[in-house]
Amino acid sequence: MALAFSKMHGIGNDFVLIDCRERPLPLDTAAIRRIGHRHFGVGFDQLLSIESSQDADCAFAYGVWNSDGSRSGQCGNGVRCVAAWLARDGVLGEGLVRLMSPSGPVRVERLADERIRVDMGEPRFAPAALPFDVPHERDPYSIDVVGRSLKIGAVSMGNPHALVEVADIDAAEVDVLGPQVEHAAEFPRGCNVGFAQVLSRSTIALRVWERGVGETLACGTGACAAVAVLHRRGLLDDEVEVRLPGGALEIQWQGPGHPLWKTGSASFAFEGVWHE
Ligand SMILES: N[C@H](CCC[C@H](N)C(=O)O)C(=O)O
Repeated sequence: MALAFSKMHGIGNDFVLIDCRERPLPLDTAAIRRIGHRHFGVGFDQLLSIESSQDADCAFAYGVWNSDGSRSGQCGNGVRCVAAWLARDGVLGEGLVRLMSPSGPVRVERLADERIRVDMGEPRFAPAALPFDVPHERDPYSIDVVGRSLKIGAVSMGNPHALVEVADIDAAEVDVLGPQVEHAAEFPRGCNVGFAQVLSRSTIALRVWERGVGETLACGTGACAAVAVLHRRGLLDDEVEVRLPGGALEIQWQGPGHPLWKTGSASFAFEGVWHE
């Protein structure tokens, strides 16, 4: 089989995109893992399928797989790359365009400066939305990891996120705490784990241990999740710059009852053909 793909990234969070508008993704979990391998394959954080939409209100749909082959309900950096890919193909349309993600519709818009603006929907704090097995919603939660009681925030952006506030982003124990929280019993489907340092009311630094991948250079839904948790704690204004190792994203959120908007770049790296 020869499978054409596009290699893209959103501030260093990298993706393989496959055009599945005419036929379903011809890959099983093992094949996805082979393509995602950094040495034996192409390598990616996520694989994204571009699909025709079954929903009359959505122009297209997309699917999301992590490099370990697991599926996700959302990919914030990835949807910007899907939008840029469709725009390059001349089929995105002008203004706000609805795309169907695995966790429901989002709206995208290509700006004059080529960045992509996305309506990521409303953050959902109810534990069942993640899912997060705790008796009731609260903030912060305390979970036991490596014999310690860790305070976290929890929110869904269509995929599950835990958020740990830190005083020094460079000293955050991402590699130790990330996998422990990702695989904690309270998260039956795992979760992404963000580590955030509040720098001002309009700036945070963030690192993310991604479910099914490990630490990535950026995580779009992670940036949304961090702002949602910290804004609800009263620590942030409505417009925030999120500084990740791979670059910065702009997040706008007016609080509960409002959609959360994310703006950032989408970059093409190369086109290729996978043979197996
Ligand atoms: N690892 C995530 C999916 C990708 C999220 C990230 N790459 C983004 O930009 O939102 C999960 O399993 O929920």
